[in-house]
Amino acid sequence: MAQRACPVGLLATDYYDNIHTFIDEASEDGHDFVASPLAHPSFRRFIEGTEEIDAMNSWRDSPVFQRKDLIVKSPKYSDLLVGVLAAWYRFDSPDHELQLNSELALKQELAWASHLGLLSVMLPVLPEKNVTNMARVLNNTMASISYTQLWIKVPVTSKEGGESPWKLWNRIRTLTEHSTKIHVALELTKDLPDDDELDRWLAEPVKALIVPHDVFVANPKQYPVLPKPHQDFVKIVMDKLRPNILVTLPEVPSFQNASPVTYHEYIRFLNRNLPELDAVDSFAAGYRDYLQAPLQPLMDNLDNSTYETFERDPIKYQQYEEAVYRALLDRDPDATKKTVVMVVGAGRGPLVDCCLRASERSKRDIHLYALEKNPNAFVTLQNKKEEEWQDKVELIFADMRTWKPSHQTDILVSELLGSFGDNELSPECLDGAQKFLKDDGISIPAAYTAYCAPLSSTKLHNEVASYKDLEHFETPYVVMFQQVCALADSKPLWTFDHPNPVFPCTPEGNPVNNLHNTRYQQVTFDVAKPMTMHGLAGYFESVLYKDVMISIHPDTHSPGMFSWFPIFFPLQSPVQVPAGAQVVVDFWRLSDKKKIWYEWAVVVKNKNDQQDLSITAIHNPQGRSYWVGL
Ligand SMILES: C[S@@+](CC[C@H](N)C(=O)[O-])C[C@H]1O[C@@H](n2cnc3c(N)ncnc32)[C@H](O)[C@@H]1O
Repeated sequence: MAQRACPVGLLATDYYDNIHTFIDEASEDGHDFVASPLAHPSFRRFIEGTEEIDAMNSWRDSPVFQRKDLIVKSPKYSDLLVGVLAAWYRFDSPDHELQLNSELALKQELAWASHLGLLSVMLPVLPEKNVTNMARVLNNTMASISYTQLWIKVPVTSKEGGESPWKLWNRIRTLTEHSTKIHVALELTKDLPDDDELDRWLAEPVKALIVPHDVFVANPKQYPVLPKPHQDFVKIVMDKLRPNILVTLPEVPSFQNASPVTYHEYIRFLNRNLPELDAVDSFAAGYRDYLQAPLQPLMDNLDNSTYETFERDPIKYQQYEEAVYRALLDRDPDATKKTVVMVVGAGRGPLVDCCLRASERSKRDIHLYALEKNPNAFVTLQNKKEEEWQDKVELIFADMRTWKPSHQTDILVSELLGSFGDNELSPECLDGAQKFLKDDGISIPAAYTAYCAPLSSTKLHNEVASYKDLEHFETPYVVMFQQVCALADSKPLWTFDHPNPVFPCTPEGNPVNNLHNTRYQQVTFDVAKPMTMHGLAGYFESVLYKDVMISIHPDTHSPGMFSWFPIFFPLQSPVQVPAGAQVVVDFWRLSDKKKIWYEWAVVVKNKNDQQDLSITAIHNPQGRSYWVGL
């Protein structure tokens, strides 16, 4: 559970003469950090013109804090401190002086925070409508800050008649080019918006969740607790985003047993009581939002640790065993013959074990072959034959596309699936292998379908952008999604069936070319809420045999199966999708003699008049950035 703990901090809402005492007390009470204003309100005197004009000019020319202007005067405790910037900044003010002074003072405060080595500062100001000048100021000021990160305080609900806070934030992040230095400090309010509106924040860089004292209510014993909807949202955010939780205290205790300790103990209680990690979550803990290049098991040879990792999946092999078991019963209902079973791409042998167990369980006699092209995995297969299988299994070292069998098989078992189904070239490999399947033979899997959904994720976008090149924006990644939000439910793109009924063959039974394995599909998604789209999520669903399935599609995910994470196809430039718009996705699977690759493009349309609102380039034309070798 330790890795799921969120730091809990206290917001100093007053201006303390001795902030160090406040921090000491907060730490003694069990808080992990304190957020405190850096500057004293007296710092405002320049801005309000109460100082001589000369003094103001000299401040503007060389901004130096005087001791009396500062709450945080030294770097002592800077590891426990989040600096809160002045609340009087008005970057959108029609008063040019105030606008200008806000910018200069922000620069001064940020420079001080950076000098102190603060990890984070919070800007408690969000203009009600016009955020454009604020964004320019942030571009200008954050450029020179190398270490300190900025949190912008954003409430979850808008003021009466005001703009949606998410829209304001979305504008700021777009205007600041999705800066990785700017994050959200999301402030809970007494009323919460609907779930869709809240879910959007799960795709945003929420570094802090502010829980003000006035959203707490008293439980029967007069301790502070959160109302149920707030509790649920806090738990989801804790689970998915692991933010810093920042509690504000009332000036006078609101309930009999409300004290700094009882507030943070309650927050920690919620944190401790997150749902237990299931098998998938525990396995995925280290992989959340971590971009991995998809495997190329055809072109490359997988290493031992890769086999070892996916072999830990209990569900995949259980489903395969069930599929082979049912196929054996159907193939030989009276248990009168010997069924030939061939595992192609046997790896280190777990599917061979599945077939042996299925044979034993069904009491059906089998003649079992195991074929593999990875010379290193083949050594493990030989060890297993020597030590366990002996004459129950015949081993073949070959590439299934070119091996010439002496006789054909009843059941062909393979697992060559990637997160998008066909992206590890299962179709191409099985085209070659199906010549050793009898005309009425059974392929396990029988089919697999690729799905996609438009996805919002600032985190994933920033991860890809950090490479600073086009190639990475035209590459799909296998990734365990965490800070993401889908704009709509996923839709199927295409299916591959095995055995493949028809394709032009050479006299040796090999495909003449690979054109039958190319695909093109256009899918349209209706989007209810305004969102920023950063890419596409990809999933697969596979029919192993009849109703025995494996799936990583969110709606049908095989419970407990962790062999595959979803796949993410990024967009080079995020696109804005207004409420009620349509996202039209064009996806291609293309091929030449040496490789296959995907191309993808997005058009956002106005649903009513079908006008184009934005269009991306076609990503990865001709497989220039990413391809899978045949
Ligand atoms: C994803 S692994 C699955 C291994 C094993 N069947 C399992 O489920 O644990 C795919 C295996 O197929 C092998 N493979 C891929 N293409 C092949 C080909 N054309 N001929 C033979 N083996 C192939 C790879 O080397 C790898 O061992």
